[in-house]
This record gives sequence, structure tokens and C-alpha cells, in this order.
Amino acid sequence: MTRIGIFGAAGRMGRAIAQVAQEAGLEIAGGTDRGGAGELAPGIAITADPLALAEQSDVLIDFSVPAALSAHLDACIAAKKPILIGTTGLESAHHALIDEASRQVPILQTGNTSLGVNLLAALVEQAAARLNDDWDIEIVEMHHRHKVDAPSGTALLLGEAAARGRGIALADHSERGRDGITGARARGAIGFAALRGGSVAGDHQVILAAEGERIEIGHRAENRVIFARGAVKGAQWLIGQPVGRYDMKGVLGL
Ligand SMILES: NC(=O)C1=CN([C@@H]2O[C@H](COP(=O)(O)OP(=O)(O)OC[C@H]3O[C@@H](n4cnc5c(N)ncnc54)[C@H](OP(=O)(O)O)[C@@H]3O)[C@@H](O)[C@H]2O)C=CC1
Ligand SMILES: O=C(O)C1=N[C@H](C(=O)O)C[C@H](O)C1
Repeated sequence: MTRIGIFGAAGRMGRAIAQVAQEAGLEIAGGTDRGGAGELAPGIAITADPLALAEQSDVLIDFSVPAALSAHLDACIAAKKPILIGTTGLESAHHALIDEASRQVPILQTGNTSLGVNLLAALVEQAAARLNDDWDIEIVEMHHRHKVDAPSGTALLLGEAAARGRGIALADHSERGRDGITGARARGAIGFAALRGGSVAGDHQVILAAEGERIEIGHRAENRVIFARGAVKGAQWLIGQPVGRYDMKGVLGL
């Protein structure tokens, strides 16, 4: 039976993943969090030792914090185990670490594990490819009041899809955190806006706006189960993949 280890096990996502995995008949090898104490479920310990967890697991799932990424990658490399990374708020240095580690173990990294969001990204890429930069692209997201990073990983994933469709680099064209006298919108920019409040699991809307008309496509997550299901499916898919870096496209057949 597949043994899943969960980094960030005591968090909102860690607990949702443990529940989905157990309902699917998989074994939870254990979990880590910052404190490293307690139980994830009766008999399933939470520790602060990523290497011990990696050694006991067939695959690791990480929904924790960017600051813990390096230790989690080191543990997976030492134990030669694949890892699915769902943690968001990653910066270019984190992506460089993932690229480097993916030469030694299979790694799936994604800002969103749900089927719906990944299909939305494919649609956004197609729309951006067909419409020229008379069409302004804006990405609006809303999440619960506890979320600590912005824009969301999903908003960035959708921005990357739009940039791919346009044949441009997102880093050179993104407009984030507008405030005050910002000047007019740059032609070809991809804009981001983040709202926070209440218990929203994750809403994303992509707006393509031209003179006189507007296309709006989006996704609303009604709960975290959709992310947990995708994470468990992705982790199972990752076992047996060759060393390399992956996203959800292969898992979902998109
Ligand atoms: N890709 C996707 O589809 C999704 C991604 N996410 C992302 O997943 C991440 C977690 O989200 P969520 O569960 O809501 O957040 P929580 O804050 O509920 O959980 C984060 C967990 O990580 C733990 N943690 C903190 N530091 C460490 C560490 N050094 N080592 C191990 N664990 C640590 C925290 O422990 P402690 O409480 O002790 O600090 C906590 O248990 C976020 O980045 C979020 O954006 C969320 C949903 C879907
Ligand atoms: O923090 C969350 O909750 C979520 N984070 C991910 C993100 O940053 O996009 C995915 C999902 O929207 C929920």
C-alpha cells in the first residue's frame, strides 16, 4: 500500500489531505509541522524530522511554508523519494532549488492541484494566444482571511498560462499591487489584484478586456477537498515517474 508523508501536516491542507488519502485507502506514514508534536490521526505521529518522515514514505506531499522548502527537498533527496509541492508564495530562489533538486528526484510543483483550475489555465492560454494585446488581461483572486501570500499561487499559474499564450515572459509584463498614482496601464501587461476575507476557499477570475467588450472566465473552489484530491492523485502519479520536474498536466491528462 502506498505510504504518504505530509509536510505541514497540522495545517488546513495537511489535515484535508490526510482525510482524503485515508478515505482512498492509502496509508499515512506520518507528518511534520513546525512544532513537531501531536497526532495527525489516532496512531499517526506529527514530528519535526523531515528526513525520518521521508525515509518512512513512498512519496511526500508538501503544503507548508516557503521557508521550509529547502529542508524538505534535502530530506527527499537523501531518502530518494518523490515530492509534490503545493506550497505557494515561492520566489525565484525557491524555483531554482526545485529545478536543482528535480535532477535527483521526481518533483511535481503546482500552485493549484484541482482539475478545474488546471483546465481553466489551458483555456486562458488558448484565449491569450488568439487575442492580441488590444485585450488587457487582469487576474482577480479572493481567499480566506488567513492566507499569507499574494498574489495566490493560482493567480500566478494563470498569469503564466496567459503569458505563454501571448509568447511573453510574465516577469517582464506583470503589474502587481497597484496603489496611488500608478500611471496608465502598460499595453500588454498582465495585472493582478488580491482580495482577502472570511472563509473563501479560493476564487479566481481572468478578465480579458478590450474596447467595448469583455470576456470573463473563472473558477470557484467551494472547499479544500478538491485540492486534497488532486494532491493525492498527483502524488500517486509521481511514484514511478523518472527524475524531473512536473506540473498537473500529466496527472490530469490535459
Ligand atoms: N497548490 C494548491 O492546490 C494549494 C496550495 N495551498 C498552499 O498550501 C500552503 C499551506 O496552506 P494551509 O494548509 O492553508 O496553511 P496552514 O497555515 O493551515 O498550514 C501550514 C502548515 O505548515 C506548517 N509549517 C510551518 N512551518 C513549517 C516547517 N518549518 N516545517 C514543517 N511544517 C511547517 C504549519 O505549522 P504551524 O501551524 O506550527 O506553523 C502548518 O501546519 C500555503 O502556501 C497555501 O497557499 C493551499 C491550498 C491549495
Ligand atoms: O492558501 C490557500 O488557501 C490556497 N492557496 C493556493 C493559491 O495560493 O493559489 C490554492 C488555493 O487557491 C487555496
